[in-house]
Amino acid sequence: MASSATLTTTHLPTLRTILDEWDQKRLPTKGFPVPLAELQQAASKDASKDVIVAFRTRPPLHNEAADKFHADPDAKDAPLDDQGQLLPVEFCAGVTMTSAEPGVFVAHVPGMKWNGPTLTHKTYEADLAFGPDVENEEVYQRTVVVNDMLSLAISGGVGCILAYGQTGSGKTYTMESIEHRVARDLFDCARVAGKRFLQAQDSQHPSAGTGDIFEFSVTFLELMGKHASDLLEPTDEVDAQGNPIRTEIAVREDKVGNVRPNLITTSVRSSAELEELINTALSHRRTSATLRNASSSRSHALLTITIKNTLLPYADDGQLILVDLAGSERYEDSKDHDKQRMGEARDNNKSLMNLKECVRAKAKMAAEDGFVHIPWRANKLTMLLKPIFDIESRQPSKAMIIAHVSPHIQDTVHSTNTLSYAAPFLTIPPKPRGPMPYDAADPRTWDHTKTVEWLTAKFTKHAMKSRMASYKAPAPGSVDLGMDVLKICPPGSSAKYLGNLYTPQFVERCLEARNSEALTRDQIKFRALDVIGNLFYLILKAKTRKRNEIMRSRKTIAVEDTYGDAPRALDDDAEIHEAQLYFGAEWYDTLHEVEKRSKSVGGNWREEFMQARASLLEKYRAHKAAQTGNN
Ligand SMILES: Nc1ncnc2c1ncn2[C@@H]1O[C@H](COP(=O)(O)OP(=O)(O)OP(=O)(O)O)[C@@H](O)[C@H]1O
Repeated sequence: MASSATLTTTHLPTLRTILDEWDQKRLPTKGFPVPLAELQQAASKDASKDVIVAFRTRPPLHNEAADKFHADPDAKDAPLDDQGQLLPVEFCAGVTMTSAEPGVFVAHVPGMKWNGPTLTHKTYEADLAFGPDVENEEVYQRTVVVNDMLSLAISGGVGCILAYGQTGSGKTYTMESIEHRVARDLFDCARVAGKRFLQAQDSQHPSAGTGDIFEFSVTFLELMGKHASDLLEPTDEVDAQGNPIRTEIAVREDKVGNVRPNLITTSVRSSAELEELINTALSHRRTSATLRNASSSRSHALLTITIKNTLLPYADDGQLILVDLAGSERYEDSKDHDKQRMGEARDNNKSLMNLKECVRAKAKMAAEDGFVHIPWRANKLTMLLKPIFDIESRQPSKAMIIAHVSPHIQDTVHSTNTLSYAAPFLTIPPKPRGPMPYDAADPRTWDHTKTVEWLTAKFTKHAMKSRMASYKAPAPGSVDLGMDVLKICPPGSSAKYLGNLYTPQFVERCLEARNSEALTRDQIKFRALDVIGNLFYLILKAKTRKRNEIMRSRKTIAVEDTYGDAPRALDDDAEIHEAQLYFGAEWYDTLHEVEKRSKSVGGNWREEFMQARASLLEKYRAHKAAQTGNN
């Protein structure tokens, strides 16, 4: 039987006509509201978004359509020339970008009815969309730069960029370009931040002129199926398929809950050194032939740059995690793989599904400012991304996912799969609500007066401790704090705002608020770190108290309250993951339709949803059984 890509190719002339008609009727494409040249001057982005979603499609490559897709020569309407030979296949678009920001892609899904081929146009939304003509530099500027990902990592936060998509859709092309540009800009950005910090400290530090106060180290991990290895480990050994053999690296939580695989950690001191390291690691990345792309990447590659502020040795290190995900494959693509490769594809797809649950939960949590369980322990990939998923982490974090789709109409089914994977991450910023009711144990509810009181008490405690150490009887109130608390928390500000500052920003503020020689700058730094640590701790405790309440009553909580509209997050079952991949967008569309219809007539939507899911699963089992029978 001809595959759907072959069928699509056979009917290309008709599909192209339908597409042209649609194209003529649609509204003109909306470009970016701010041109690239003016981006630097534009107001910075809404910093409240924790998850940013972008779509990207690439141009068709030279002769790609002709080489990759073939019509069915036996079909009665096969496109033939005068000699009866099949005509070479020409490119036909499978996706159209209709708006750049907010991003909108329309996927053109071919179908077949009794009276001939049809085309359905499905719309998907994201924060940003990049069409085939957009250069890598613009993608980098509008994603990494505009969203301040480098500053976030330099300030002790965690920034994570993920490239997702079908094999051959352009993930590596995007990710490598981002890695090289990060190498180009990171050190300049750090020097600017370092100089600012030293200015606040007003010190005679030897680095005052250069701002060189950060240390950078790099690791590069590859996760292939369940097997993690170190891409920086040199090796000459290869297996039967010619793949390099590297030591297996354990991925697990240590006693204090950190996930720190034992990888080669290389210090880098300049753009050139970072660039060289990236090139070495990339050349080590394994590839293997699949049906889609002769040199496709079968693994997730995680480049982690850790940034230490040497003047704040107790503060958390910042991290930038750049992830080139393995190609998402549908069952059809992996059926020619050997057993080992099939297993890897299954594990990769499972990890991608788990990643989806985690990103979606993170996006939902940020949008609602409440607690949502993030199942990051379920998989090695998400364990490695713990810093962005662990709600107990004190570090601010941001995740960006760039979903890539092929430009060809023959790949539209894959494309809808990819777009419906990423589109649910798009969240609307939280609706403005009234202030949270006052809770003495939750700093997020404190007003300015209460915050100043608390800060004064904390700094007084420190001052009294050091006076006691020098045998001078302290009297609260008469203690010189060495800094002006109202400068740390000026009118209009409150603990909630301070809790959103990066640790170095809070320390900078305290250094600027110094108003007497009674304290050295190092003493201020130490106290500031302790006080902001205390504040973060109280906020975290307040958040986790809410979590514990939810966890305790979990049995009575409908799943949709914590995960979204439908009970999909409990899909830990491997078979369901496989079925989701097999059906692609159809899985979500069908279930969404059932839910919508049932809700509109006041039915028991949960029951109907589960029934619909069970019947999809049955269909998948039948398909699998048929495949096994055929083999
Ligand atoms: N925006 C683009 N402009 C021009 N060429 C591109 C673009 N994106 C990708 N390509 C080209 O398309 C081909 C496939 O891209 P790439 O290897 O990045 O895909 P991939 O999604 O990483 O695939 P895999 O999962 O197999 O690694 C490459 O030859 C790449 O150079």
